[in-house]
Amino acid sequence: MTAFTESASSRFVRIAEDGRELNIHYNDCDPGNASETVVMLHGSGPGASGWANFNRNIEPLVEAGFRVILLDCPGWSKSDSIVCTGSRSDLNARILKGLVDQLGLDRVHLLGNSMGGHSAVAFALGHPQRVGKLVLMGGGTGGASPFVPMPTEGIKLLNGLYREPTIDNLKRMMNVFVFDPSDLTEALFQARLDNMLSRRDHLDNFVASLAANPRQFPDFGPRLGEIQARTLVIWGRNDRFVPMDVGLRLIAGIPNSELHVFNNCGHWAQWEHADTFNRLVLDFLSH
Ligand SMILES: O=C(O)/C=C/C(=O)/C=C/C=C(\O)C(=O)O
Repeated sequence: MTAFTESASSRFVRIAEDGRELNIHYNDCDPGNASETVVMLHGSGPGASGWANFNRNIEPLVEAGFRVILLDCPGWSKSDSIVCTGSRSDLNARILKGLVDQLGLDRVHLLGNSMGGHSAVAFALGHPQRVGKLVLMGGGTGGASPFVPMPTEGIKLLNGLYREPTIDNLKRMMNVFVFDPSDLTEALFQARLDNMLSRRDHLDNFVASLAANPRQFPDFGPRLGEIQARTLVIWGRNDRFVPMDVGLRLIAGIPNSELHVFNNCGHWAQWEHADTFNRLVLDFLSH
């Protein structure tokens, strides 16, 4: 099977949101005969995109017969920019609903990273009949950690990078992002910096959104018991952005859930432990 590329799988869709038509970008890795679809939702870091977050995870799922869709949320990558003054998790869930409706997908599995996890939970709460299984990685509900000072050191660095998008601030953030920064290459830093600087409007609008509403990701804790979808929660024990106790809160709240913790792993389990992560997700989605 030929590997999908970002440019060959790149698509746009127009989705109505609060009186506007947003141009929303996504990548569609469709092997052509898939009976099930996984939508991957990226995190909220500057320069993030579906492709940047999940490029190590697409191929194994496609080879196993899944259609993989990577949604770029409004405010990231090639999607239109937006100032979000309410719940960003719910905004992303509305955009996801628009996308699956337009693609005619009745039911999808969701794999969300950090903000993407919060957004997957918002979608599952709003449209339970449209969700197959959930994979929540380093996110799934907002709210404070009872154990770790918040905002966490990672989120402080992330917000600082939005305000001052320099290579030094990017390296400072990425250094605590992963457990072992020696895996981060100059090429990765440069690609991420280019992504960030190509859309200054996204950076400015993220800062404006935070000023208007510092709680972009509401705490869905009290509603987690409503989620009926089977849920796999994945966390890095060394996550310095969204601490591991949030994962424990998720499995305490979601009835049909299980947790896998990677040791020696930061906020990017899907990248740092890609092979094991892919096997875990594939096994979970296939049985
Ligand atoms: O503040 C939160 O709860 C969520 C934070 C994130 O979503 C951070 C994610 C960062 C990335 O995944 C990235 O690639 O930058």
